[in-house]
Amino acid sequence: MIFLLTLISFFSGSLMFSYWLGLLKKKNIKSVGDGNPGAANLWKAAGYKFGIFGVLLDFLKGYIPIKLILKNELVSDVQWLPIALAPLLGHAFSPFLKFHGGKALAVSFGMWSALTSFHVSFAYAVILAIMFSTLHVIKKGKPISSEEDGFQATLGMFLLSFYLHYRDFPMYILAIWLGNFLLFLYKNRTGNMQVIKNWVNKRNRELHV
Ligand SMILES: O=P(O)(O)OC[C@H](O)CO
Repeated sequence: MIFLLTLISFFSGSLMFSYWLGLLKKKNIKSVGDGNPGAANLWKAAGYKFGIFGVLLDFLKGYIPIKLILKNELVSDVQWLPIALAPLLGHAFSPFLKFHGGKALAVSFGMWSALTSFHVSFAYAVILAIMFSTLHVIKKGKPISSEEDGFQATLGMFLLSFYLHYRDFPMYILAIWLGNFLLFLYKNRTGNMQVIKNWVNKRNRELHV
């Protein structure tokens, strides 16, 4: 039963809606921006209407399977670990894209929204909004790169752990968080290293002026 539900959730996550919506507009979003087959590049390639639709569908493919399983009380506590992470892994390693999927931000929001009735996804959104505004001020309005976006998503996910701990979320939720965090670390590894390298170089230049 757990295996079947994990498989269904994985399949749902593996549906690459943003990528397919791009193809509808004759755009390959894997060759746009940072090449991530997610809604941000769909937005860039096909405009805001397609972008919003992409965000919504990528959100729902995480939300719907988890909500249905939760509603029907099919699993409990620790059994949630593989099932909740499955849509994220489906998006990140989609068989429809030869296992080269996306960064799994939108689908993570969907999964957390269903699993915790929007509680955790709202907290994560607040953390990201604070980080985004802070970075905007630091960069004095200059555009934020996709590497910085990915770095914020990873750091924001890390900071979310303090909130989960503070609000006494159960162990299985912390385990799901850990899986989500490790996935973000992996999927953003190149961009994160680039952001850290740029920051260290900038600090060195400032120290030697
Ligand atoms: O993480 P993805 O693949 O859902 O894509 C996320 C959006 O493009 C926003 O960065």
